[in-house]
Amino acid sequence: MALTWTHKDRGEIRVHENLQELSIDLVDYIAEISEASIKEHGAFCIVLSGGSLISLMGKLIEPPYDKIIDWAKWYVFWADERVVAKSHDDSNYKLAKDNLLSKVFVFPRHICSINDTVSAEEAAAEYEFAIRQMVRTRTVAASDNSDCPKFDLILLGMGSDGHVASLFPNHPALVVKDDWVTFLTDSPKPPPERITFTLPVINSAANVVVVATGESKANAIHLAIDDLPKQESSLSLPARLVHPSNGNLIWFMDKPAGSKLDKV
Ligand SMILES: O=C1O[C@H](COP(=O)(O)O)[C@@H](O)[C@H](O)[C@H]1O
Repeated sequence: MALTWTHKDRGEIRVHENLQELSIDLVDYIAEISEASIKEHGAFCIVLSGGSLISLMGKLIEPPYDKIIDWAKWYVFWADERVVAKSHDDSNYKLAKDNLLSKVFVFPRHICSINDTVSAEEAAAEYEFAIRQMVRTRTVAASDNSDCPKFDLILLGMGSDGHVASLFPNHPALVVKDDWVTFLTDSPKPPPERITFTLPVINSAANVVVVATGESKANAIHLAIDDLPKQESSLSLPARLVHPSNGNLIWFMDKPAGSKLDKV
């Protein structure tokens, strides 16, 4: 059984016995937010990440989820993307397409991916423009308290350095406030060219989930969640800056990733 508690300002924390249990809890949660969002405004705007997250979502293509989810109402976005061809193994789009989107009934026109034929800077600008259009037509909700979209659910992975989306420790992209999407040409983790949602967009979502598994993430999880001495800068740990201003934050992890949490 998962160990679950709510931290006074870091959201809800769920430490699972194993990956199987985590994966079931994660897809149950996605199905629940999908249903609630569709009931509330007729669509589900979900933001994916790359990495290990996608395999943990694998049960979505199995019964009962494949049948109970109203896939035709899904609109799919990415929190970050590597600026490579969509057929490239580094592409977050390809990862989601091969393992999830090609196996369910999401309309291709509801999938909002980047233009992979232009520079990182142009891809970021085009992606932001496309999302602005969708906010204008109210496919994506607008935030009540910021000039940002309010996605129904943003799913983030976390690297062992504490990066989320393509927001890396001490990188200038972390402090971008005026753009929804920014770009990098010097990502510390390859490939170097990427686009990413900025923190204001992540923190304007209705629901944000951070998923982390494995012992290599235990220290970053501790630094992201536990109470720390004031002098420790959160710029060195992007995951600590995930703090939805008017939404829910849930951390899904397995035991090894949660092993350094004060409470564990
Ligand atoms: O490079 C990236 O890494 C993170 C974390 O990946 P993981 O395999 O350690 O879970 C991922 O969330 C992000 O989307 C991706 O571009």
